[in-house]
Amino acid sequence: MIHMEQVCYSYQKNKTSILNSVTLHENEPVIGAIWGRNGAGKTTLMSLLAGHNRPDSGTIQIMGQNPYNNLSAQGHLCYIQENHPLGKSWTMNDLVTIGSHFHSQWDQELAKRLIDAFELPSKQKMSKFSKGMKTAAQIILGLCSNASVTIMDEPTNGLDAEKRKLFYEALLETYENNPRLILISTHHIEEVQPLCESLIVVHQGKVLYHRPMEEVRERGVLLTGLIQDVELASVGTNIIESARMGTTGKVMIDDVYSKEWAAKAQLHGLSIEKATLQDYLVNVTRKQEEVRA
Ligand SMILES: Nc1ncnc2c1ncn2[C@@H]1O[C@H](COP(=O)(O)OP(=O)(O)OP(=O)(O)O)[C@@H](O)[C@H]1O
Repeated sequence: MIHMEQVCYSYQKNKTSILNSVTLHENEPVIGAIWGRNGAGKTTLMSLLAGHNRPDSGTIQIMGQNPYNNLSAQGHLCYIQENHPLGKSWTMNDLVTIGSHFHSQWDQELAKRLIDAFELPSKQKMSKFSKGMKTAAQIILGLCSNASVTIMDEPTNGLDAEKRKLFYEALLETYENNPRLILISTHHIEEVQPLCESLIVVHQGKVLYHRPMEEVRERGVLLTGLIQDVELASVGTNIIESARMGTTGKVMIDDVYSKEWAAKAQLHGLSIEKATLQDYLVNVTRKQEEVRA
């Protein structure tokens, strides 16, 4: 479905590469999350996949075709940028007409239901929409396109909790009806992770991870207790965060949170918790920086 092979990209000629030899393959229909800290290169990666930019070197294929300047490849794609440039005078009615014109598998019934659910007026100009309403309009375009490869850059930006829930429900519904590749970049990884089968972590212009979500969501062991007990229990492990306060120590270990860890913590008189995925990923990327420094 998507193939990126050793792609390098810089916004200006002879300037430092923003993406450095990125290789990424996704052959199965999945919902995948793209996570990375600010400035990591997520948007750059997505815009290259969508054919909006041309790589300086390396190759990109979407459904077997180079997406750059290629109408045939664009027919398989729907790329929803953050702050998608929706026409100033467009209404939701126009968006639906344009969406159905560009996307051969357009889901008109879902579009109607989502316009109602997101409480969007059909005839009002979108330039008068609030931020959340514009985001909802973009979501409708992305989900109803039914494109074989749908890429959405921070699609929940500006949505309140209820509307985010609506989006997640609609995402699952449309994916179950028509499994395809849907990539979503997000800073709300805790919310999105239950829906995703795959996780791509972008860090400093590279794909640091591309793994099944189920493998990653189980990682991150937090131990707290007396410093010497914490140190004893964590000998030989990969510590990705540590903190001390008085005689108390706390570490996060890059390992699977398991029954074995629970038993070990009890043996050493320590308390144990599963780290949140967000904290785990922040620490994994920080640790990567320390290794490189
Ligand atoms: N149009 C541009 N011209 C020059 N540099 C750019 C441009 N767009 C992005 N960059 C730079 O490329 C790097 C990666 O930016 P990018 O927007 O891809 O990151 P991101 O992971 O999407 O970040 P965020 O989470 O903050 O949206 C940053 O250093 C940014 O300054």
